[in-house]
Amino acid sequence: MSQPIRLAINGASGRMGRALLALVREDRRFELVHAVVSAGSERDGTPVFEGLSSGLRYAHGWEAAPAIDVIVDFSGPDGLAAALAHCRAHHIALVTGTTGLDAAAEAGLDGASAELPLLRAANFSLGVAVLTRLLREAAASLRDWDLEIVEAHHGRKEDAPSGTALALGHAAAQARGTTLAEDGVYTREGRPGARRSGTIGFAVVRGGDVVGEHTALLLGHGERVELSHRATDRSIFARGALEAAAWLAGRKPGGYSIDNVVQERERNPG
Ligand SMILES: NC(=O)C1=CN([C@@H]2O[C@H](COP(=O)(O)OP(=O)(O)OC[C@H]3O[C@@H](n4cnc5c(N)ncnc54)[C@H](OP(=O)(O)O)[C@@H]3O)[C@@H](O)[C@H]2O)C=CC1
Ligand SMILES: O=C(O)C1=N[C@H](C(=O)O)C[C@H](O)C1
Repeated sequence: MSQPIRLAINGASGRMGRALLALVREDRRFELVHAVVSAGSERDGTPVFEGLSSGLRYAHGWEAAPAIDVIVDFSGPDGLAAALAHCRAHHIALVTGTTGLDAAAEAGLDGASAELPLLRAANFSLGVAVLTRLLREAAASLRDWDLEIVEAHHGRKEDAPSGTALALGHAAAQARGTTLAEDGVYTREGRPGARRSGTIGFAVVRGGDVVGEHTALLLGHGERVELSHRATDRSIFARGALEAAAWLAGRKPGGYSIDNVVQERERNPG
């Protein structure tokens, strides 16, 4: 058997970090060599896997990191920036699912993809990959229908609209020959007036322990189409991110997406 992929997890103590650790522990494709938390995290320096002899402990940065093949990041804008700097310095492949980035951080990722293999996805679930394709087709076919995207997440989520909602909006806008910069509508309050035709509206729900729900509403006259996805278990994102990491390891530099992984799986099922 070939050597396992040397994996690091950034944001290892978070909701996604914990879901990743639960899978990696059993996954022989990977050897977990580094698990990063923020400076000041209560996990810093504590064992990653209680009761296992590996001895790996959470670390609060990259200074003492060993050799790594792929970093999987679900942290936040600051955590991602630090991981990206380490990837650039050591030519390490990066898989990131962090959302809510500003334009400068987006540009930094685009620039880095010229130097290293970098795979980004706002949503690592297979269902959302297929939903995006369906929405492209529906948005183009029902070009004159009003389009609204509604998302719901747990109350701890920090960014809005979700990365997935924005990615769905971008896909639909592109299918209609426009952009969200031109036609996205993110707030309605007071008397915003009648809906401008051709816009793409976003609505956000936050609360409880909702894992992630997205619905694209295509609203016609006397009829409507609703395309929905509901995630009920965070492990689907973690599994998708690990598939992406296994796919990305050893690839040439470039910007990749979850579609590359899904399409290859469709070409070579099993
Ligand atoms: N693409 C996808 O499929 C998905 C994307 N996401 C996205 O992933 C991100 C994380 O989500 P989630 O796990 O729910 O969030 P959490 O807040 O639960 O986890 C983030 C973790 O990152 C750690 N962290 C904070 N700053 C740093 C830093 N500078 N370096 C390293 N680690 C840091 C924090 O832990 P501590 O304070 O202990 O260090 C925290 O626990 C969000 O942007 C979310 O939108 C989430 C689910 C799916
Ligand atoms: O923060 C989350 O939880 C999630 N974030 C991603 C997003 O912003 O789209 C993906 C998923 O919906 C869960």
